Amino acid sequence: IEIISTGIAVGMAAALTGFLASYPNIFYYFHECCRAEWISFNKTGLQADLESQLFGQHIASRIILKAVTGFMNNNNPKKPLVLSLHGWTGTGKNFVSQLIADNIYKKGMDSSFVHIFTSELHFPHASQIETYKTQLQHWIRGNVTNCAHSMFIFDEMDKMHPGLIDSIKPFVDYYEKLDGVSYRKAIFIFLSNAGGESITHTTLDFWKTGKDREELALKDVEMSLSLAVFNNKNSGLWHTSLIDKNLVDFFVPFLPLEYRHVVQCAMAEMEARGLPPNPDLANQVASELTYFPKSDRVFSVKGCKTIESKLDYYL
Ligand SMILES: Nc1ncnc2c1ncn2[C@@H]1O[C@H](COP(=O)(O)OP(=O)(O)OP(=O)(O)O)[C@@H](O)[C@H]1O
Repeated sequence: IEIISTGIAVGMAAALTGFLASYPNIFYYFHECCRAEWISFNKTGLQADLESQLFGQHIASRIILKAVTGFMNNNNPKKPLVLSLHGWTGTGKNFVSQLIADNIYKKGMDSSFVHIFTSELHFPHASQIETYKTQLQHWIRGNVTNCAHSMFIFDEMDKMHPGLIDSIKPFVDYYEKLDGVSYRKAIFIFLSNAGGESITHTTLDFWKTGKDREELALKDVEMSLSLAVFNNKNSGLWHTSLIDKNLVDFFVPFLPLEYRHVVQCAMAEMEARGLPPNPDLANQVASELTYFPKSDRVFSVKGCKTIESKLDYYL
């Protein structure tokens, strides 16, 4: 019996190998790999997601759609795409990275070609900076060798050691190849709260004029953002070679969220859970949050961050 079952197993394995050799695409169909079946940019999808799911971020929405579309439609980019997203906590920086990933990789954030680093989790000890540098460079090189269309997200960039930021520089520069590897099709996304306060000041001043928030333009926040990021020794990005050499393609400001956006987040969360829309509940959840400045109570202190748990409480 043992001989027969071993024979059957060997036979099946041989048949499977033969089958995969004849129909290799079947293998790629089931197993994620660096091919168009798994990686292809959906501009319409990204546009629709940004319009319907990202609330209160008209400036970020526009820049991201243009930047990602331009890059993904260019067959011969001269450097990887580098986006630096800035803003107050809970305003959608991680969320937007997810929307980008969803519209490039079939498996979205679960794709093995999307890599997330968080300063405090992956690089916690300043004393081990040299080890982190080697590991990080090794990781980036290995993954881009495996798939040119890799995406690297660095969260809490403002808490990252400037030396470590500098170690990324060769990969995001204009080199055609480094040790035989081209990094030009990769995407790097940096997330940070640096500049969040100055973006908030500008948005508050604008709010006080009584104008429509949508009229706030990139040029209105650009100056305060760049001053806060580049001239602030605590911003992490301060005086790094990424800034000095102009290697960041787009600085993207995220505006602080107002009460009405928090209501939208609560409604979206209900929909995501398959619950019937309940504006009263959404208002109740939104009014539980804290708003600032104290005098006007305009912006949510935590953005949309605690909506999920607040909703759990009421359900
Ligand atoms: N502008 C927004 N539109 C829609 N949903 C949002 C928005 N901002 C935040 N959210 C919701 O709140 C959750 C938390 O937001 P997210 O993690 O993107 O914030 P963040 O800006 O990255 O914050 P932090 O700086 O603290 O990391 C998201 O998963 C999303 O569900």
